Amino acid sequence: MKEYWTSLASLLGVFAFCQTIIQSLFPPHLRFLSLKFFSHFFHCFSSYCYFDITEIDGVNTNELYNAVQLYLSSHISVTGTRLSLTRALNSTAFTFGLANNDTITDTFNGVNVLWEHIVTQRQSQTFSWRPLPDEKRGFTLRIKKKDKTLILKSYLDYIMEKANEIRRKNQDRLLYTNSRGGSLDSRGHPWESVPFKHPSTFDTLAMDPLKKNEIMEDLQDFANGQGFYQKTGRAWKRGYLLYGPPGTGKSSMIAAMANYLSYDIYDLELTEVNNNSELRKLLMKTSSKSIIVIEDIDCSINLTNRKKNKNSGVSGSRGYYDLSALEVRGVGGSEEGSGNSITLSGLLNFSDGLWSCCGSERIFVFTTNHVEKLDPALLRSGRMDMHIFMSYCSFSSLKILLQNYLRCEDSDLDESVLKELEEVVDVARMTPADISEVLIKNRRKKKKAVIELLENLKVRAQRNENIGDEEQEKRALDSDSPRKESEIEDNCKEGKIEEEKSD
Ligand SMILES: Nc1ncnc2c1ncn2[C@@H]1O[C@H](COP(=O)(O)OP(=O)(O)OP(=O)(O)O)[C@@H](O)[C@H]1O
Ligand SMILES: [Mg+2]
Repeated sequence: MKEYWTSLASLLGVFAFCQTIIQSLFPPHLRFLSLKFFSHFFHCFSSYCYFDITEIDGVNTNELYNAVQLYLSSHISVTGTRLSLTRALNSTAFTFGLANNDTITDTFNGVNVLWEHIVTQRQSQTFSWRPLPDEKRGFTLRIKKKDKTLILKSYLDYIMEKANEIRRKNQDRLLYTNSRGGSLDSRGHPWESVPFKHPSTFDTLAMDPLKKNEIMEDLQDFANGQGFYQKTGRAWKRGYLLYGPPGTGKSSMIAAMANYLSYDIYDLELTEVNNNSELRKLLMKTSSKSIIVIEDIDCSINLTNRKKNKNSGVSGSRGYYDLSALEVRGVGGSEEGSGNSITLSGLLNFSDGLWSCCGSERIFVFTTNHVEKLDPALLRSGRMDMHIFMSYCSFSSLKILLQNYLRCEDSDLDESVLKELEEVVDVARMTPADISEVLIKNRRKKKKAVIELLENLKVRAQRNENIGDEEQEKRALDSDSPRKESEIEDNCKEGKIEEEKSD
């Protein structure tokens, strides 16, 4: 060991000596070249090799830089003496970092390596497609030449894996949005993020316990299913379609899914995306272990604006003839031939087609209040793996809400009250959101809350029954009267559409 340090010191001494000679002998314009030559010369004889990992690679952010920073932060928090400390906006976790030009050693599979963090001022920019940060940051990894082939790849893979693990464990999960449109930030990201702190969990979610368990198991199987997906040759992704009236918990379900699996959420606002290639870029910049959400898909995709592809005809052989023209409403997206449009086929291609394998362990969730308005292509089997109906509040859901808001168990309520609740809750067709409102209002007075809820449920149930009676009467009257020609025609059309759909 002593020998090693002596030889290193003498090598550095020689290098410093050469530097002095160069500075005194060579004119300034030749100094840089000669220094470069000598450093190259020394590197040839050095037993080390060096790898620079810069923060920005061309115009893109270097994922490896972020991973190394995170990985080292978990090491140096214990061992370092001089550290830079950061805390992201609204985040609860502190991140330790190496200060400028500081070094740290690490050991992997018995091999010692050295990391140095280098920060330099960026030279004034002449022209750039996007503004770059003022500082140029990077890590330099030093490994002995003889160990390079032995560990380099596995070490870097290990760092990436560890960094992801640390990110999930330490960092608050993130909610990303593309609300900035297609523009990129200074680090080349099209997504903006905020810490995701939604408190909804599967425990607080009011829905049928059996259905809930089924979804939880499905999610767990998916998260643990790397081997299965590899073996069966399927892309490691899963799609859920959540549908149901407003206020039945679709968004709460997404939050619960993210909290359950510790995944980030990408909230994709389709109206902010101008075309398919922008959509592809956005989706390519999503990370694994994430949920990509498109809320109210029926409002994002303009189903009324279908154009028929004349070339392929109605029964186009690949079946996506009509999807190519489903355009996105909003910014410049609805004009025919404007070029500024994204298509449902573009979207499905990413969630379903060849592009779906770019990135793994991702869940797609689409939500809608009007499942009947969706294109059959989206509902076709195999597209969305699970269709989940979020329904009005049932008795079992009601019990969960009573527990959530009032800490009220079955045993805390009179049997007669429980029975009454059970009798009216289904007929009342109140959403969990409506019921939550009533309970929150009186959350300090349990009894009052339950009584008021029961009254509300009874009023709604009565109203629904009246409406039901009226409708029945109307139908009876209609059936007595002769069918009008136009009505018959409408029914025929409906039949035709059904036929087309089944094709
Ligand atoms: N199933 C549920 N379990 C628990 N709370 C619920 C449920 N459904 C709704 N809520 C409550 O109602 C509020 C609104 O619910 P949420 O936003 O999840 O409904 P949604 O189905 O997404 O509605 P929309 O279709 O309007 O987007 C939530 O903040 C939550 O407190
Ligand atoms: Mg919602």
